[in-house]
Amino acid sequence: MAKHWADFQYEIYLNGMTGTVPRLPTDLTRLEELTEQRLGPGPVGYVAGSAGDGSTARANRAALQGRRIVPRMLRDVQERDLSAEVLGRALPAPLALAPIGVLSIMHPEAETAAARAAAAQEVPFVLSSASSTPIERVAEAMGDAERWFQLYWAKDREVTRSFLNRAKASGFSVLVVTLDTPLLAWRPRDLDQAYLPFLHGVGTANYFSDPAFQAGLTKPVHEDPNAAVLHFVGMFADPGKTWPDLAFLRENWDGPIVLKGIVHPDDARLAVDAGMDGVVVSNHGGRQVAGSIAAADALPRVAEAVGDRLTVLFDSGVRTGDDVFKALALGARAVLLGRPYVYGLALDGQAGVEHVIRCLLAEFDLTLALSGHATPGSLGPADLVEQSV
Ligand SMILES: Cc1cc2nc3c(=O)[nH]c(=O)nc-3n(C[C@H](O)[C@H](O)[C@H](O)COP(=O)(O)O)c2cc1C
Ligand SMILES: O=C(O)C(=O)c1ccccc1
Repeated sequence: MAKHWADFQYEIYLNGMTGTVPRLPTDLTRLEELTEQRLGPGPVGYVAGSAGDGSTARANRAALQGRRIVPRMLRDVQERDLSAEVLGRALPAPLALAPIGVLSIMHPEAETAAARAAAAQEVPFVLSSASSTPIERVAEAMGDAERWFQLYWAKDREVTRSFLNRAKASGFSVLVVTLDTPLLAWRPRDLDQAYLPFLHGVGTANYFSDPAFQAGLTKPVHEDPNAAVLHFVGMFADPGKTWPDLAFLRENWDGPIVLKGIVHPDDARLAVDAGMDGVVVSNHGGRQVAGSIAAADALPRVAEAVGDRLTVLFDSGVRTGDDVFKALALGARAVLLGRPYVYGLALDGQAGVEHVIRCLLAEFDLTLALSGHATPGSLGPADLVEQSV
């Protein structure tokens, strides 16, 4: 049975009859400012900050806002079904939570709370390699709910192999390989605070708990944590990797593999050649290449280049239900939600993340209906016009 996401709207009004209003705003674009007031400058700068002067993050928003929906009338939108088949999985909506590292700087329950929220709402949770909670503990918190694993592809092959095995053993079904972060970009908000969570041993849980990682240390982590941090910094990413290296991942992962951070159509074609199953069109929320193409501008070109050969997912700048509509109309099969869920977590733990998911999907459901669509499958470029804002 299709989930009725828009019922959340009615539920909120009904609660109002007993004087209850939502604990967090229902306009999700307001969450960033509230989080800025709540968290310390280090953590909030880390989440809200971007590369360079922040222009790429702004461009992500502008590219979505510059496309406007052209609603159609009298098309029977009474019974709607938001479900989507994504990478062979039947999802109740075209949405997953994006991989976000170091969530313990946002809330003490960190990834566990976010993963529980995703499970409760039946939205896949993509766990970051750089999580503050180990793979196995996140899996325990999720029961048999849909979970995907994001790989930061380490220099050390054995660590990568071990991560893949741990993720498989813990029931993670899809591998999301992030390619746009072989180095951390110039991020002034973090630099000005001299704030990098990993140097304080936050976001290293999967590494410090890993036998292959531990094998590279001369002393156990607890005896020499600084040496462990330095070892992590040296092997965390590998700027020397090239396309043929993907064969190693293909050999060591049985399920779907998705490359995250693709914005050039030729790279999407190379992903097809490498036997990949999907791409995430993303510029990492504007946190990596300052001045890069906005993710929503890259999306139609990538979608056109790959046709049906790859599953195209999208993130970077999604804040509202109409953003989800626009991303799907531009060629995405589903979207990943980034910062807004982290703000929900920071402000109200698991309940905050559930609030964010429910608001986003209720608004998307209503946008779909009011624009004349009963399913996401009927969206296409003809539902949008380009218009400067
Ligand atoms: C605080 C923070 C940490 C992130 N950590 C990761 C990560 O560990 N792995 C990854 O692939 N992407 C990471 N991302 C990028 C997100 O997966 C996603 O691409 C981005 O948040 C989308 O942009 P938006 O949040 O502006 O919508 C991170 C983003 C933020 C804001
Ligand atoms: O901060 C990020 O954007 C990010 O992707 C990251 C990089 C290294 C570790 C954790 C997250």
